[in-house]
Amino acid sequence: MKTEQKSKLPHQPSRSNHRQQKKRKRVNTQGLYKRAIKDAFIKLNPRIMLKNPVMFVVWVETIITALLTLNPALFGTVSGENQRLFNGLVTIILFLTVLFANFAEAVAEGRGKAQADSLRSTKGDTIAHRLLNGSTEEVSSTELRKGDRVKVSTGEMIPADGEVLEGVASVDESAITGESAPVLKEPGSDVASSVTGGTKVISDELIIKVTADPGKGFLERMISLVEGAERSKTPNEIALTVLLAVLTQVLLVVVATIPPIANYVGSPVGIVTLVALLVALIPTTIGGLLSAIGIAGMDRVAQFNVVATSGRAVEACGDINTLVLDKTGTITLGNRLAEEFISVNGHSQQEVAEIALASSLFDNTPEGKSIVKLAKQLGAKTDFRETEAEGVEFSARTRMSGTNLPDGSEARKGAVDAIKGFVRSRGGDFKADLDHAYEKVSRLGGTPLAVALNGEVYGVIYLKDIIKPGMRERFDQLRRMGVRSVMLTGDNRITASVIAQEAGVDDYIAEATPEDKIRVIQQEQGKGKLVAMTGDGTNDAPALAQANVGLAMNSGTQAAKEAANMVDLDSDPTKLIDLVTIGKQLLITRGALTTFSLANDIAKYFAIIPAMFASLGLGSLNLMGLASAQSAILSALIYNALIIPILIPLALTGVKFRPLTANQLLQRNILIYGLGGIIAPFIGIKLIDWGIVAIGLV
Ligand SMILES: Nc1ncnc2c1ncn2[C@@H]1O[C@H](COP(=O)(O)OP(=O)(O)OP(=O)(O)O)[C@@H](O)[C@H]1O
Ligand SMILES: [K+]
Ligand SMILES: [Mg+2]
Repeated sequence: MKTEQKSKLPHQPSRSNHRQQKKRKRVNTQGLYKRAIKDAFIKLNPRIMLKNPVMFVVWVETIITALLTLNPALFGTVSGENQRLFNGLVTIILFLTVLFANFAEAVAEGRGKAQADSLRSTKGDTIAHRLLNGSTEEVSSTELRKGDRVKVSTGEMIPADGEVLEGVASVDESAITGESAPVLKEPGSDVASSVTGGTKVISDELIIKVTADPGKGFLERMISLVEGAERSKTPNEIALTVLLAVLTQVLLVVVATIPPIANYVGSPVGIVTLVALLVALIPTTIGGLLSAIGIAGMDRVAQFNVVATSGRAVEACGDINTLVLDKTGTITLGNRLAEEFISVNGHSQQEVAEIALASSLFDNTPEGKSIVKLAKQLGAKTDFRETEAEGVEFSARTRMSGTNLPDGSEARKGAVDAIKGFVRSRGGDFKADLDHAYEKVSRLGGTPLAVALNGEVYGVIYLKDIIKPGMRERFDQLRRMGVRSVMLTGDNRITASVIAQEAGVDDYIAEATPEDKIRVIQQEQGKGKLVAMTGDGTNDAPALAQANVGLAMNSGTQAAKEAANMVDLDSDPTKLIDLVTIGKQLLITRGALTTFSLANDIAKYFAIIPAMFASLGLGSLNLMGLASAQSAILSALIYNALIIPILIPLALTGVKFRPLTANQLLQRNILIYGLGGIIAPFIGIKLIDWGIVAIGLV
């Protein structure tokens, strides 16, 4: 739960992140399209096509019309003069429809593949210096196993994921995070000690314990993720695919009932016309774009420098009802620095500074270091030998830290009620001025730490923290999307309420222990809510696993990263807010294009049916006034094919997103994509019909 890295990593405003990402993600678009065209052909393999039932039907029909082009009388149909040309044109258009759909998916996958290639190029085999009781041996990084110890010196690549055992060094993690500023790594602290294979030591030397077997490291996992190897359909996507397949079957039956009726009324229809009708009616637009929409959603997350372990995780972001955030480092800047020592109980400020210093000598947290700094500035010194003293580490459970001095005294600092408990247990007591100081600091939104030596309280340290700019707007935005925010903090009630009020979260829980985090998540889930949370510590891991969306910080511990289903490479916990937006946008894009696709098909029906029965003198049904039966069918099919590539950009970037509730969004979508979907084909098909007549195609 401690957020040590924050004082070490330069604070990265998200604007510069975006610039960074742009630079890193700029892929050769020409190469990307070339590759996508090639992949579109590879995807014609029937076994791959089967995964997409709607397009599979189109593919089968393409083969049927191709056969009918070669031999128009294959199924005994009577053929007109132009039958072969017409059949050939239909075949080409259907083939292009399939190809466009494959292309959409291939383009969506392309960025991930390019990114995977560049990640792979950073990997390669490296020579590792493995330590074996005193001596070192050179081995290939692929021979390393969990538990091995290796030495990595300046300029060398870290050969595997691991924990720092010894040494302090700066590491260039840009291969993974895209961030060029080096990161300080050192042993001990929960988060600064984890290193990733493929990153580079740029100064000094580290001794590392390997924590991942070869091929199982973070970089390899990332490669297979961005490449889509582990991409499986999400539950929503499966549901929609099934729905589209059922709809296709129903329409197949409907179209199959046409020939007997047509024969009965004395206006027989050819097979190619029926095929055309079926293709026009089945939801080819959404069928062709569905998987691209999902892949693009994951890619948008990747562009935010977040690695998602599955499309399911990205989608889950869009369904989140409750967002659980911690205070320090997420809502506030997190570099809580000692601002002031307030003396109580008749002590002097100098005395408070001295006990504060003594209690912080072994405290490696940013808070601890800043206390040492302020105390020394005030001229505080210790009068014992540090080597003979013993540190008592901070833990989120005890909410205290300190030092056992050589003479047997105990210097402690920590949350005020924790210190009160400590003082009482040592037979001491405290006066009202402790509570005054505590309240004064808390009302400023600061964290008060009481300082005590044995049974006596000396004063209060004011740790100042600042709410990140723009938090209120972000929580407002979330509220408009129907997402409730809950702040969980180990800090006291007053501080928590002040920060909660100022930041504009909906609810807060103060004095929370690590167990409380997981309990809050379970409670929310018990009410049927989907919960997201961020965290970085090992003690966050259970809660990250329990949450529907767990976002771990890349700077966090291995345990946290493994438990979470997303890892933020920039270690910016507020990104969860952006992820909710991306997830919602993904769901909305899918909904909008489904609406558009179905609405389109209704319009196409009006183009083809009148044309089919033109010989019956149903001219009045020919609402669009299309030139001929054949041109009507070709126009509808050309429109049907072209709409797929036209909508690829929208499928990839997502529909424009506004923070509205689900209901408002639904209304808006039905209006734009439903109504637009009915009107667009009338215009499009009419224009194409004109064109066909103009060039005298049929
Ligand atoms: N280095 C430290 N030494 C002693 N006490 C500390 C130290 N750091 C924090 N504390 C006290 O322990 C409490 C709990 O810390 P913890 O990290 O669990 O929560 P937090 O950082 O205050 O809040 P959040 O959970 O929002 O990050 C703090 O509110 C503070 O009172
Ligand atoms: K269609
Ligand atoms: Mg904390």
